[in-house]
Amino acid sequence: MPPLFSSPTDTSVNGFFNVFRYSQRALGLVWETSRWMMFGLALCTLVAGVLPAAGAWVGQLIVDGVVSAMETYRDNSAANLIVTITPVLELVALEALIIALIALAQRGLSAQQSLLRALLGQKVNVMILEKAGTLSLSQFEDSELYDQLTRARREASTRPLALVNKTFGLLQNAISLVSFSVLLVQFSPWALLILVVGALPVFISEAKFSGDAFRLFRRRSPETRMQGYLETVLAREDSIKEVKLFGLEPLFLQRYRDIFNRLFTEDRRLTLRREGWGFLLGLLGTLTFYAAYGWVVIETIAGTITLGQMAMYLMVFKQGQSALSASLTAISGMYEDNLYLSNLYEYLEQPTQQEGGTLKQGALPGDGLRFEDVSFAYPGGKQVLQHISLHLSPGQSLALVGENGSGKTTLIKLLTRLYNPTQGRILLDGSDLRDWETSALRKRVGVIFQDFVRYQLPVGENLGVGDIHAFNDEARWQQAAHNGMADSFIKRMPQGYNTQLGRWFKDGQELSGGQWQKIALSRAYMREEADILVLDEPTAAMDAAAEADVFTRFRQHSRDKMTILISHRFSTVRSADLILVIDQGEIIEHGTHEALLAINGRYAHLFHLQAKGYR
Ligand SMILES: Nc1ncnc2c1ncn2[C@@H]1O[C@H](COP(=O)(O)OP(=O)(O)OP(=O)(O)O)[C@@H](O)[C@H]1O
Repeated sequence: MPPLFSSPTDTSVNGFFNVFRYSQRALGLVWETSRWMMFGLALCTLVAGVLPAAGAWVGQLIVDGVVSAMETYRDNSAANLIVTITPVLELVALEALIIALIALAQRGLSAQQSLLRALLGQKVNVMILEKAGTLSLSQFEDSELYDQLTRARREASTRPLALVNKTFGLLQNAISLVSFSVLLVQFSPWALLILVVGALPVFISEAKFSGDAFRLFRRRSPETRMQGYLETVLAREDSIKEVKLFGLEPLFLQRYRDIFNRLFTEDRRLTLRREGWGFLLGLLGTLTFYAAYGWVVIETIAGTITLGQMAMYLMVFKQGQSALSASLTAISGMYEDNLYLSNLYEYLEQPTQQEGGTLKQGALPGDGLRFEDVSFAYPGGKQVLQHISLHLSPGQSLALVGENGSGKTTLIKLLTRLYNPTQGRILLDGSDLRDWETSALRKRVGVIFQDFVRYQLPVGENLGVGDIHAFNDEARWQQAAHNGMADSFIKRMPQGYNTQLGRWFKDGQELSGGQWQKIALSRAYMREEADILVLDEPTAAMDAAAEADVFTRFRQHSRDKMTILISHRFSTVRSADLILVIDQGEIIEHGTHEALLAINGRYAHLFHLQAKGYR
């Protein structure tokens, strides 16, 4: 059995208290979000905390006032009725005022809470997304971090407010409790002790089960993510085509159900245990209340206290008991919220990798690109690139050829500094990429990856993303679309450059694979300042005429630039100044098309194989 009090990292009783360290940060968040509402919450809390005891006290005065008025009236029927009952009626009015004020304070609390919920949810979501923007690609590919991000997004945006609400709720109940205690101690200090002892067991069981619930949530987040993934596959237009044709619905749906059933079994067990123990231990509280009830009744009959005092003590005991158990439940709830927040802050405090240096210009401008004995392995993976050396000068074109998985795209990821080499170095204009300022480096490079993004945005913006400084610049869109050969079909679309693309939003138009590729190509042309252009299989979905056109234009536009082309089509590769044949991460042949044919190696073999296919 897990220890009673434990945080994910600390299993001692200390860990239980340690876990409250995030309460302060949650309060800080609310403070930053809205100071006025924080003050408002504090004020309403104070009012809602103090007034119930005042109400109980006035209640006692009313009962005693009624009893004494009845006696006066019985003893002296000639007494002035108005004079006798006016003080009691005044007390009734005061009680009504107190109740109205409590209602006002509670409304104030709930209004501010719901406004804060929206503001705080937005703030935390923005924090999560901003952090996501600073993570490196390899951090994104780390499934543990991804789990943390998903958990944070799913839960943590509501938790800070929950924590703050509970903190204020606790404060309110604590104030009520103190004021009730002041009244109750006058009856007997023992009554106070009975009150506390009756509520403790429920609290301990709640705290234990909150910890269990959190550990369960944390442990199974991979399964929850799988569930989310299956939902996406089964209900998104980009996968539904294949799911339908292969008849995958029953299979995936069954898997989805199985995961749910497994999770639900655990949930049910925990819920039943939590509620069962809650009920049993709660009985203890009921028992103590009725014991105290009996005691107060006996004291009243014995004449030690008045009828009004009896009514007050019973009310105070009852309300004190519920305030105490609400406080203890709030504490164990805060413990649970803190555990969830610990996940949020663990994510937010992920170290971001050093984002490069400060160079805006290389030590040898015009030197071009050099790979010096570069090797690379993905985190936790085997070596993917080995001892790669190459030099590309401005105006030169390079083509990479190799089997699937040989490491071509990886080489581009290194060149764009999405990853750093594990060995060796890459130089641009004589300076290590790691010393370049990231934005200066990225400005120099225009890339389209095979898996470019099909943004569900208007056509123009789909081009504009290529250069955020010209995101809305229609003249630049048109120029880029012209270079990327997308202008002719864009002009035919219903709203031209403002036509929504994709099927997610109203009036969205879907494009063909080749048309999307032309959009991606045009996007690369948006980067006017880039002098390194990289095309990773840019024409795989295009027809032969379009492909030939693309390369004619590509050569025209990149005359003084460095170009890197990855392609499985030798017709597009053959004109490159330098062709590298990569096999299992190593360069096995290099040279021009003619030179490579002359050595009659792997390149020549693959070239002839493809040529034969066309004959
Ligand atoms: N993000 C990643 N994490 C771990 N391994 C990866 C990752 N991406 C690729 N790999 C592995 O690195 C190797 C090289 O992949 P890469 O994508 O560079 O090949 P490629 O030559 O571009 O292939 P293709 O012609 O199919 O596009 C493969 O064995 C692949 O499994």
